[in-house]
Amino acid sequence: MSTRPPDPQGSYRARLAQAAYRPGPYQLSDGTVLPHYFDPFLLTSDPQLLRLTANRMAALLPSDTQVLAAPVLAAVALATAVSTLTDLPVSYIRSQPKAYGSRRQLEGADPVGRYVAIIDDTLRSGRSLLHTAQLLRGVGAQVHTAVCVLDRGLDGLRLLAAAGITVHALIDEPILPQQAP
Ligand SMILES: O=P(O)(O)OC[C@H]1O[C@H](OP(=O)(O)OP(=O)(O)O)[C@H](O)[C@@H]1O
Ligand SMILES: O=C(O)c1cc(=O)[nH]c(=O)[nH]1
Repeated sequence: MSTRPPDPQGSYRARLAQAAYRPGPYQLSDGTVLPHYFDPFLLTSDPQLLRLTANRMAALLPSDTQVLAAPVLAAVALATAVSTLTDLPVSYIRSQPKAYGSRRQLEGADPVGRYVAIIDDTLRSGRSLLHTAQLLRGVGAQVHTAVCVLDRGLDGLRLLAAAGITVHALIDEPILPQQAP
């Protein structure tokens, strides 16, 4: 089950709707076209909204978290902002190993043998988070938690739960630009 901090006035939700919703069409990697969408880069490029978001994400982390993990791209800024509040180090996860230089897929903090919480912006099918969790588990990390900004209310929570991962989301559907005050 998803949990989130109290927000009686829905102020965070309204702020996010105002700042980070865009009219579509927006095509997803599976070909789905959204009529409107949440643009996480409008969140992470807004310092106040980023700080507000990072505070709320930090509050949802289990106390045994030792490392944050950030799949590219939008989650990198989110996780780094949470890191500055919690002093937790961050592992950055490329979509592919770098073809030169470090030749690494995982950069930054070493997740091996540590309790890792994945940070991400949007949960839809859950496939991206599951892929990230499998990569981390494959190198020996303990992954039981993810925290995202928006849960689209599709199958993501169920897919991750079946893999032993609890996803906490700051907000879920429905949320539309016209809901902003
Ligand atoms: O639950 P899912 O169906 O997997 O969808 C959600 C994922 O899709 C987006 O990633 P995208 O590849 O667009 O990444 P980016 O814009 O952050 O690079 C988003 O950042 C989530 O990671
Ligand atoms: O559902 C969305 O709004 C959404 C999904 C996604 O994969 N990426 C994005 O920027 N928005």
